[in-house]
Amino acid sequence: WYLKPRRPSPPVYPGALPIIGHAHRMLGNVLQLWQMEKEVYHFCLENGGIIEIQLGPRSVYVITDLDDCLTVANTCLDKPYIYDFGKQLYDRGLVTANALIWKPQRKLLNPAFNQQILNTFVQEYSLQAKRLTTKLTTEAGKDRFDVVPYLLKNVLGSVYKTVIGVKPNDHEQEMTLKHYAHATDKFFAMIEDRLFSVWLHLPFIFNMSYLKKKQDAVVQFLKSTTETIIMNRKSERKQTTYADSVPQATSGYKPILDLLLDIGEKQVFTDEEIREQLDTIIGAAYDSTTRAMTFCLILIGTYPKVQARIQKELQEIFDDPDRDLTRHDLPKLVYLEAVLKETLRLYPPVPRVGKSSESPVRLKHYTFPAGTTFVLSLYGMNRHAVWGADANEFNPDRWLNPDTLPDNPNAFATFSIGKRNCIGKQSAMMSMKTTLAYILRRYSVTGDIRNVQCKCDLILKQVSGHYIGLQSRT
Ligand code: HEM
Repeated sequence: WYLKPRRPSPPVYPGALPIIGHAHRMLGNVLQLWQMEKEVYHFCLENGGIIEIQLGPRSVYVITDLDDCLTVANTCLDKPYIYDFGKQLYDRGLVTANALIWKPQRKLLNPAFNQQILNTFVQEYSLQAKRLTTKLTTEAGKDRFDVVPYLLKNVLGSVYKTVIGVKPNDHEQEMTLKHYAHATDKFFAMIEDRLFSVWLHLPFIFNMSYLKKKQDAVVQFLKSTTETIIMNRKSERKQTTYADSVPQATSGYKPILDLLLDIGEKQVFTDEEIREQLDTIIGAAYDSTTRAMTFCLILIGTYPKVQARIQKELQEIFDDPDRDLTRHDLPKLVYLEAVLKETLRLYPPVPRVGKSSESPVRLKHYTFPAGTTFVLSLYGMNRHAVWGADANEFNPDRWLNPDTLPDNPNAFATFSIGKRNCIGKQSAMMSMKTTLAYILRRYSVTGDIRNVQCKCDLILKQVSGHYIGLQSRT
């Protein structure tokens, strides 16, 4: 046994203890946890691009090597057990579904996110962004403030309109959705609690816990809210023609709920599946987009020259300061897009994704058996050596010239890579560009990224707000 050749295995991250492995490193406050996670990713980058972490009896392989990440992303379409923590609400939704269920569902959902449909959403993104800039007047000229609640409301407004199709001035539904947003936050916080309490990973302990009781109540509320929305929408569709029932239809867009109900009428989706997909899309969209825009505003506030260039670009595109942004303006916002992408590269809202292998996986230097758990470090890929010596620096200019970008298209991994990447990537970019353009046309931003402390539960976020100040430009 001793002399038998062993299959080569990746280096183990230092600090593993007998029996518990690296589990003791998961103790500490949220700041320490993200710090330690970053250290793991940098260690991986410096030690061949794949390392082993031991969580009690389980081995998890962290990868930053771009080719190995792509192999895993395309061959391991299942998710590890940690994703099951969200299944009580999302179940067959795209993020948590197992590979067999995911494949046909993704095929059906792809058309709902095609460019033509997204183009019809821009008017709504514009409307929401305009409202946001008006609300921000109360903060202009004052000290630094917390922009997150403002952006959150803006993102939720856009998501609810484009995904569910909330009617204008439907205050009752708006209130319900406000409660829905709070409940989603609570649900995420509970998943986070379970994630960092290793003993609660065991279903039989979790099922007896107080956390499970609390989670049941929140999930019940979330499910019933979305079910009622779907039921009401279905009966509206029966009673009226589409154009009569959805006032926004005049602006030319059909909310994703209606697209799913169209598919459902062909008996492909059950109401429960539609509910799971809607809850998933809303959950996946709102915090990631909010936090990305917050990081972007802080960075713009930190670099006055970058801000001046954005404002020059905006002035050239919008000669009339009151003109509304249309979809034709979005491709012209070249520098703003470079700044946004550079923000997303350095501060990816989802810094890692988990993958689980259904069959043996052969990577460049190692082969793994079926059932292996991998973590693709999107944070690490975004700072890989292929980005050059300034990989850790904020340099939006790199996006303006293809020669200064890595040849490997998977080096920018913020929206994940491979077949199971983010379905909402385009809509996220379009809505964020629209919102940032409105804010920066009206305000100058001050901020300092060096003051920002980060934590990471499911999403990478600022620990607290009060990181930016706004001054009116008029
Ligand atoms: C800055 C904003 C966003 C970022 C950084 C982001 C990032 C990601 C990442 C990394 C994944 C893979 C997750 C995993 O495998 O665990 C993902 C999946 C997903 N995202 Fe996004 N996302 C963003 C915005 C959105 C928006 C706006 C929507 C919807 C409108 C959306 C819907 C989804 C869905 C449904 C999935 C699951 C895809 C699948 O497994 O087929 N995301 N996103």
